[in-house]
Amino acid sequence: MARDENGRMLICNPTSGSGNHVDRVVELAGEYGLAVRRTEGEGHARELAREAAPDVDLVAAAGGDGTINEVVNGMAEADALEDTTLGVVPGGTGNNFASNVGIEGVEDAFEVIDDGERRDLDLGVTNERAFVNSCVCGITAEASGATSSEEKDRFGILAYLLKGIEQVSEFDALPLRVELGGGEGQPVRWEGEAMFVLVGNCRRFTTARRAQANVEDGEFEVAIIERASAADLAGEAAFGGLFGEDGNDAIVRRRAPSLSIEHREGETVEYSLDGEMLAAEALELRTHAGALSVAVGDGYRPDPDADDGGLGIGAGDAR
Ligand SMILES: Nc1ncnc2c1ncn2[C@@H]1O[C@H](COP(=O)(O)OP(=O)(O)OP(=O)(O)O)[C@@H](O)[C@H]1O
Repeated sequence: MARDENGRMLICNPTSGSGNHVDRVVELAGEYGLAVRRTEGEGHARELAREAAPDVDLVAAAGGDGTINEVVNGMAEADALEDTTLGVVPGGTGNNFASNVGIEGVEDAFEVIDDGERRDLDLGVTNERAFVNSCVCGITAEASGATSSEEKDRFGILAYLLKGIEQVSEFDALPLRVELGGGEGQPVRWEGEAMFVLVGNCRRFTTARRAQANVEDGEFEVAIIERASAADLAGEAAFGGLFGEDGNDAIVRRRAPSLSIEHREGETVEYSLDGEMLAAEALELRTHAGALSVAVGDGYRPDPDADDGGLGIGAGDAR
């Protein structure tokens, strides 16, 4: 198929969230001229994106963060990131990435796909897979599976951490070596017993409902949660203390464009990349600055900490 500069494709996960977004999404896709493909199971969104991305101008993902993750991986595998924009239609439970890029709902998503601003956002890359929002080390597949939609909706990725702590009476911390590097100066090495290592690309780890990180700075926001007793961390109030504004001794926060995480005794550790599980003994992570073109909503602010809201007028990196 020849490349169609105006071609737009929508990949819809009919099982994301409660699934009640699907009819409206398909209807709007028809109105806006997007061809629709429905996923049939794990890995299918990735496959569809890989096939479609080289031939179209935009690939939209309708679903939750897991669907977006698969679509982006498919685009990357097709080597199509330079020429193809990602559109985001929120249809999942948490829709963390969608809200971080200013998409306010299904109707808004199609308007943004049609003529919203295009920004070049950082992409997180690991050994074998890319991620848009976060990579979390220490969440088990069991904890991920046992987390309810309601909990995910309320706490986002932190819901998995709460569940992980709930599931064990005395949580076994992981003997890890974390090396942060890639920036100016010497790499920083941390060794110890960690319960979780949280690596945010488009999201940071606070209790705020909206927890967007600067995703155009070429850096991750890294939080290492050091060993603490399960009793100290259990419950929402303790979590508020841990991730709240006042900081906490059990948490080490750093920014870095790249890092490695390794189990000191060579055991396999489970990771959650945008909510999708991956197991590895050692993981290398780095940001690909500005590698992912995304159609963003009016409410998107590149720098959430800037006084002007980070409008970045004249920044010249929109496309
Ligand atoms: N047709 C299908 N049937 C069953 N599972 C599917 C299907 N298509 C995709 N999946 C699975 O859906 C998962 C992705 O779900 P997604 O993250 O989009 O929704 P969610 O979990 O409801 O939302 P969120 O991530 O926002 O909490 C992937 O693990 C994928 O394997």
